[in-house]
Formats: sequence, structure tokens, C-alpha cells
Amino acid sequence: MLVPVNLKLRWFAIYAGFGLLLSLIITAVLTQVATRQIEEQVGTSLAHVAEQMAHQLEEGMFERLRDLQTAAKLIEVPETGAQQERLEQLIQALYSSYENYAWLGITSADGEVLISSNNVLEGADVSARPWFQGAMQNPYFIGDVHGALLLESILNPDGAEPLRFVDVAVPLKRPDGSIWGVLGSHLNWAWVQELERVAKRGLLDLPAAEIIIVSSEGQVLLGPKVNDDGRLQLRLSEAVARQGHGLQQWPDGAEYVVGLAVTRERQVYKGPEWQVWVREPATEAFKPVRELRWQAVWIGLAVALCFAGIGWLSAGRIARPYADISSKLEHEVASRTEELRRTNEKLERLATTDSLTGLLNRRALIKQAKQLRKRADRHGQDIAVVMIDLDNFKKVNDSYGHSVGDKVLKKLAKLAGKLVREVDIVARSGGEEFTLVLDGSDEKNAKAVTQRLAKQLREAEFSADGETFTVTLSAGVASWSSDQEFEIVLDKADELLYEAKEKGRDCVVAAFESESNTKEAD
Ligand SMILES: Nc1nc2c(ncn2[C@@H]2O[C@H](COP(=O)(O)OP(=O)(O)OP(=O)(O)O)[C@@H](O)[C@H]2O)c(=O)[nH]1
Repeated sequence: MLVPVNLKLRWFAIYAGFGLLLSLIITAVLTQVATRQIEEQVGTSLAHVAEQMAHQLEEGMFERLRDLQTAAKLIEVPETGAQQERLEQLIQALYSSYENYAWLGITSADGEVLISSNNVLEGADVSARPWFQGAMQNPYFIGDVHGALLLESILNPDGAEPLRFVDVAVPLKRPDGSIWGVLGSHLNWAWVQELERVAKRGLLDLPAAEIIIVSSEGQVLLGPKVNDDGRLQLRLSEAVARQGHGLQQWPDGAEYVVGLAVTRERQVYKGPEWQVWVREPATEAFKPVRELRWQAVWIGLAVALCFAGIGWLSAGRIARPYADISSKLEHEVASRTEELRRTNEKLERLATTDSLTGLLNRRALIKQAKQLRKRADRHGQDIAVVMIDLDNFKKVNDSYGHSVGDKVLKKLAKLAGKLVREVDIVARSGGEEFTLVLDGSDEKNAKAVTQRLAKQLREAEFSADGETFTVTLSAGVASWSSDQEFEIVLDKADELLYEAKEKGRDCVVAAFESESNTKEAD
């Protein structure tokens, strides 16, 4: 048995759908896992670089502070020209020891610059500068990044990129602990840019990564411009707040994978609290995920096609039993339906026909006679009804047996069936009673037909128990007018039959010649 194409196609579609679904699930899971892994890996690297950078910033400032604190211990109030000269040499030596000192100087307690690197600003009043005031009131001062005020024109005569400094300053004390001056320094911000260059070497795998340093006031000190006012204010994402790295939305709406570190306080040193951000655009960071997703989609499609192929090939084997069953079922249903139709026909026949003669029974006679009446009315035709009864039939039964009597009944049925036309009705309306309904016949015609039937019966010879015998019939013929109920006409024909019996049997009496009619006429 061949598997229908329809069934194969369904099987193909089921397998393809299943393969596709499986691939989609695998792709979704793979993508999610890869996204998480990349977010974790990239985030951890960025956080590591941020930590390094923050550490180096702290180190850098702490070393400068230590330089100044060490030098401060060697510095006494210059009272002689020789002491003055020695201090100038000390400042110059300190200045030369570190390339990112933009300026170093010693002030008096009232803020006058006494000695300075390259004699810059000597004699100037710096008493209003925060670094001077900070060092006069605290063990040390480390300030946030600021632009140059007094030094800009001296140190940056070309007016290139404005200079920015970080200030470090310590008080100068006499042996009794009283403050007589301040040792201050301006660190060139270029120092941090150098740190950034070094840190970026650790980000070679992430070329789009950027480093951003934000001051404790939210001012961007280093990195790309994020806002017109140069400030960065972010609501930390849950991941970044918890672990210092993860996905973070930027004020422009773009998403970045970031690492965040904050410069920390040390035991002997408290510097500014700077945030060090290292960020990589999420679109760049997750590029490998997108590539992986496409690969997974293609592989998934291939898998789905393979599944579909297997489905197509196996459809024959798997679906054949179902197809066989289905065909057997169809066959079974068809034969059962035919059987049922035949049984119904049989039941209908049994309900409408007489089993002995095959003629219509009384119930069917009444139904069909009424239909005939309607048809005849439409064509304006007469109908005649004939009631026939075998004469002395009881004797036949009694003399030759019931089966012989049956043969007589069948014979009469056969003769009557042959004699009338197809449109006419022949029925066995009772035990040995028959009814004819003759379409298009008046009483005369009907009587003639009945007489022919009586003659044929009379001439028929029956044999039983080595004897032969004949049978006669009596009949009543009545016309059926359209306003009459059929049952009334039957009664009328029955009366006429009775009259025929009365007349001595083997006789046909029609209504027009009936004695009762004649009497009524009289
Ligand atoms: N063999 C046979 N006899 C039947 C059948 N139906 C009815 N009969 C018999 O028909 C006979 C009818 O008898 P009656 O009604 O006395 O009438 P009759 O002997 O024909 O006499 P009249 O009608 O007066 O001429 C009875 O003996 C019934 O048993 C049948 O199907 N087969």
C-alpha cells in the first residue's frame, strides 16, 4: 500500500517543525549563555584595567606626597644666604627627579613664594590658593584636578591645550612643631595621560574600549566628552553596583560593558575619590555572540532540513501501517454503509410488502393510493378501486392444506400483476383479499379488467393430492372521485364485493349496476 503524499508531507512538516524548534531553543540557550559569558569575561577584564589604573593613580599621588614629606623634613627656615642657596638646590633637585612636576615651591607662612623651581612665581602671593590653605591647616593637601591660573602664561606660552594640575602640598615646621611655611607642588595632568596609554596596552583585545576618569564632583577628568557640561552622572546598574562590572546604560542611551574602580583611601594618605571607568560598547563586545547566533541559525536550518529529510524518508515506513489501517477502515466503512443501505431497503420492503405474494400490503396500499390520487387530480383522470376476494377459499385450505392455498394466493397475485399497467396498484389488503387501484379507469373499464382477471383465474388449474381443482373470485368495483377519502371507497368496493358474493360468487359487481344503487335510484 502506497503512503499518500498528503501524509508524507505532514510527516515532513512535523519533522521540519520539530527540527526548527529544537534549533531555535538551542540557539536561544547558546546565545544567552555566550552573552553572559562574554559580559562576565569582558567586564572582568575591564574592571581589572580600571583597578590597575586606580591603583597607579593612588600610587602616583602617594609617591609625590612621600617625596614632599621627606623633603619637608630636610627643610629648615633659611636664615643665611648659604641656607637659601642649599634650599634652592634641593627644590631644583626634587623638581628634576620627576618629569611630571610642573612646579615646586616653598612659601612663607603668609603665602609668599620664597623659593621655586626655575624661580617661577618667586615673590608671588599664593595665600588664597587652596593647596596653600590646605597645607597650613592639615598634615598634607592633595587637591582635585584644576586648571592653571598663575602658571598658565608662564608654563604654556604657546597657549596649546590648557594645562591641568593636581596639587600636593605639605606644611613646613620648626623643630618645636610650629608651621613656618608650605612646600607645594603642581603635578602635570599629562602624568595621568601617560598612565592611560600604559593601561590601554592591557586592552589590546578590546580596541573600542575607552578609559574615563571622573572626579568626586562628577567632572570628567579624562576620556571622551560625555556631556556638554563635561559632567558624568550615572545611576549604576545593579551588576556594576554589586560587582564593579557588567552592563551599564550611558546618558546617551547606548549600552556598554564596563569595569569601575574608585581610588581608595590608604592608611597614611587620603587623596581625591576618583572613579575610573573602562567601557566597551555592547555592540562591539557582543559581536562574537551575533556571529555565533548566525552560525547557530544556519546550523539549525541545516539540522531542521536533515530532520525533515529523515521525516520524508521514514514517512513511508512509519505511516504505512496507518495508511493500511486507514484504507481498511475506509473499505470497512464503505461496506458497512452498503450493508446498512441494503438492510434499510429490506426493512422498507418488509414494511411495505406482503412476504407471500410480494405485493404491497394494506399500509403501503393506502399510502400509494393517496399519491396516485394527487397525480390523477393534476391530470383530471378517473380512478377505479376493485376489491377482490377468493371464493370458498377456506375449502381449498381445508381440502388441500395451507401451502396449496398459498399457491393459489400467489397465482392470483401474479395474474393481477401481469394484467394491470405499471401505474396501477395491486395490493394484498387482507388474508385472501386483493385490491386494485386502476389509474385512468372508470367503473366499466375496471370491471372489464377484473373480469379478465377472473377468467384467467378460473381457467388456471391447480393440482393437489392427485386431484385438480379450479378457483374463482368475486369482486366489487367502485369509482373514486377526488373529493372522497380512500377508506370510504374501499368500504364501498367491499360492499359491492359482498353483493357479488351474495349473487352466488364468481361474479364482478360494479357500482353503476349495483342493486343498492338501483334501489337508491328507484
Ligand atoms: N393458505 C392461506 N390461507 C389463508 C391465508 N390468509 C387467509 N387464509 C384463509 O382464507 C380463508 C378465508 O375464509 P373465509 O373468510 O371463511 O371465506 P371463504 O371460505 O373464502 O368464503 P367466501 O369468502 O364467503 O367465499 C380462511 O380459511 C383463512 O384461513 C393465507 O395467507 N394463506
